Amino acid sequence: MFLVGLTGGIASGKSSVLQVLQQLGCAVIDVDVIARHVVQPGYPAHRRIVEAFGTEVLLENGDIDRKALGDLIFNQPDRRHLLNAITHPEICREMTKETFKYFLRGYRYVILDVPLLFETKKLLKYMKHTVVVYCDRDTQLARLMQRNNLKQEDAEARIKAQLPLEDKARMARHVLDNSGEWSVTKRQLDPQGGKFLRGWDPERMRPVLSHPRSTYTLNPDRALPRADPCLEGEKQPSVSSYTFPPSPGPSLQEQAQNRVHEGP
Ligand SMILES: CC(C)(COP(=O)(O)OP(=O)(O)OC[C@H]1O[C@@H](n2cnc3c(N)ncnc32)[C@H](O)[C@@H]1O)[C@@H](O)C(=O)NCCC(=O)NCCS
Ligand SMILES: Nc1ncnc2c1ncn2[C@@H]1O[C@H](COP(=O)(O)OP(=O)(O)OP(=O)(O)O)[C@@H](O)[C@H]1O
Repeated sequence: MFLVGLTGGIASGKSSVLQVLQQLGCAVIDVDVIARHVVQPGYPAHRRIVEAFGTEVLLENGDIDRKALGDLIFNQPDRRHLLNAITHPEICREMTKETFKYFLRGYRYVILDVPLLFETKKLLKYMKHTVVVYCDRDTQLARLMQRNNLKQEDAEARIKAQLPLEDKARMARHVLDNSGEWSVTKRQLDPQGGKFLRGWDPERMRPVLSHPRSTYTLNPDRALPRADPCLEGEKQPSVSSYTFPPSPGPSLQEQAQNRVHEGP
């Protein structure tokens, strides 16, 4: 199995791109969704956030007040590092579980939207490809202010909390420019002729089963096809026509993204 690290700057368009990839049938994991999941009341990270930041970062119903916590951490690097130290190990554990679920379902590629991929660097060594969703600084600022209803100085603080997007674009293997109209970006993801990745064909990112042929020699009628683990390889039959392994149901990502995301 191969991992594709999708990253970018705040509000550069990662989630919008990820949603299209999901609609095309790719296995996707949005780390921001996981980050929201692991700080729910009752989870260890929730308790540790309250211990570290006090009850002023809680809403009346006990949920984390994301606006209040964001205002604190985006303006104070030491508090941001503290929040990262609390949440990142939990996020990483959950992300590994979600990736493994896709592995069990026969996917050869999983696309991970990791906003801080180049800041933390920890996951870089596991990525077969890295893709930066880029947009120019003015566009990023305008989209962030509009989406989050932020004043310019607050939006600038959020942008400054990350590496400059130009630097990330230099570090990535592929860059998807999302500075212009959404239709232009979407064209780059088109299954026919889109330039998202070299040899881009979402069909090849769909599941196949990879089992040694010998496992099934007792009953040749039930033999499963062997996987070709390469993007440029032959197309494989879909996993949906086989009964093993059983599907563990929709992933955390699928449940969350079906519920919340509406696209640009
Ligand atoms: C600070 C929080 C409460 C703000 O919540 P909010 O709902 O306003 O934003 P959301 O979670 O949707 O994040 C939006 C974007 O902010 C940026 N961002 C989030 N956390 C950080 C951080 N610690 N450092 C730099 N940028 C960050 C990312 O680009 C992310 O995509 C939240 O982002 C959080 O809990 N962050 C810590 C976990 C984390 O590092 N998440 C990023 C992915 S690992
Ligand atoms: N090409 C585009 N044209 C116009 N609006 C866009 C375009 N791409 C994204 N947007 C809008 O910009 C905002 C940011 O996009 P999106 O949420 O996908 O970014 P993101 O990188 O996932 O953000 P974050 O880092 O905060 O999670 C959203 O309101 C989205 O609808």
